[in-house]
Amino acid sequence: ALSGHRHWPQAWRSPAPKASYDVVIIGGGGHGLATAYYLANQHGITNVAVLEKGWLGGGNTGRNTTVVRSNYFYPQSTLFFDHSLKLYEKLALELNYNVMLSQGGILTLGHSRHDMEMLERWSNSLQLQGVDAQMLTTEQIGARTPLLDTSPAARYPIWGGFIQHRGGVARHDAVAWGYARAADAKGVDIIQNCEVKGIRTSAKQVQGVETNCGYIRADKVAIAVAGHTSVLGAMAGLKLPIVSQPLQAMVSEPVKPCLDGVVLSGAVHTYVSQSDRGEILIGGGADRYMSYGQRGNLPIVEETLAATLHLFPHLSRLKLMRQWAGIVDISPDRSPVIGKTPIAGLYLSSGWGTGGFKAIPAGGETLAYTIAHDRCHELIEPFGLHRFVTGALIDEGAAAGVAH
Ligand SMILES: Cc1cc2nc3c(=O)[nH]c(=O)nc-3n(C[C@H](O)[C@H](O)[C@H](O)COP(=O)(O)OP(=O)(O)OC[C@H]3O[C@@H](n4cnc5c(N)ncnc54)[C@H](O)[C@@H]3O)c2cc1C
Ligand SMILES: CSCC(=O)[O-]
Repeated sequence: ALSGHRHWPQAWRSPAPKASYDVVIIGGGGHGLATAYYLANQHGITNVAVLEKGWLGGGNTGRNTTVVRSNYFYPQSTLFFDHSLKLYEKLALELNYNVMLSQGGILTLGHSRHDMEMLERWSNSLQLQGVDAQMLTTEQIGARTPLLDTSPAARYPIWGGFIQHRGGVARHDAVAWGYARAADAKGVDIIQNCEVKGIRTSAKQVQGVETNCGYIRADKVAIAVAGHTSVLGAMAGLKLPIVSQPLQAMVSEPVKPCLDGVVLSGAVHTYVSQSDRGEILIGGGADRYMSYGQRGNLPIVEETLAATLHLFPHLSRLKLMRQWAGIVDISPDRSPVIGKTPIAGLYLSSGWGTGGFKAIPAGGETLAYTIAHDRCHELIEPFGLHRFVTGALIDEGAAAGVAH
């Protein structure tokens, strides 16, 4: 320290992969890392490897707009996502890592009588499930978020909205790094730059994975690769009901604090918050074509910014600083696809689409339970692959916040 050279303790080891593990998790994003952490912490299973082809959090977990909430519509979803939000509320303590949870509320706007009827129905459904939700008038919204144009002359007049006060944002990198450091401390091997190239099975039982670091044997393997779910599923001979599309986000130049919480308009198609660094963080709908490119296209940027300025005309003079995209794994009913697969010992965490960051704690905890017991955790039982056979879909497209 005297020489000015500070030695930062390595947050996690970078071991070479062993020849075999009890569990191999493919994907070093939030879901893979959380699953590894809960396997070690709640089930004492530590002979685990997380294999990440790039760097930790380099996928959607490090690219998202950080919204955490549980205001879904169906009880199965609300139960799961509210459990996740409750885990988020204790996460910094659990991981001894500041995940910078900021529950400034998530406000969903209504722009017509029909919008308001649907929002009232949605808000009532949440209250019946014991989840906080409150209808707000235009005046209350104007008082709470003065940056919004609440005048009746607005292009999309705000008729009111509903807020989940416990909703908000968390620091995405910190969630990945917090779980990585805690899992590593429990003995989990986190191996970056290790790409899985094949999944070996025999008689419908998983045997191990081929990687660019060699073959690794394991009787239990979990796929947690978001936008690459179909690619990994195909390696095991599975055709999964997942479509991969780019989802973009963008930030403005930083400005003084002017927006608390998250404002979302499904009708106008944007959701806006302000990062801790002062940038206005904006998200919108997914690009309308399948792609593995983490870029996205200009039309969505134009549409999303136009929608944002209808709601926040004062932002029109800001400069856009950065735009990026991730590859989201979208399921037919916009609900997760998580749990066991038709191959013994092969598990799946996918279908998180545009909204899996808020699900990381509960997704990891429930998948870890499912792997440890080889029995589906009750919270994720409704979200198994079987629903595409039975037809018992859980359509949360409307609660996804933005079209995709
Ligand atoms: C722009 C954008 C905004 C979003 N906003 C929100 C939001 O506000 N709130 C919310 O709840 N959700 C949001 N999401 C969704 C959320 O980010 C994701 O659902 C979530 O992060 C998925 O986590 P994951 O661990 O499954 O995937 P990822 O974080 O993508 O991790 C998967 C990892 O698997 C690795 N991988 C892939 N193939 C291989 C292979 N063959 N071998 C080894 N590793 C491999 C990848 O490199 C990647 O690191 C957003 C997503 C995007 C893109
Ligand atoms: C509105 S997109 C991110 C989310 O699901 O909260």
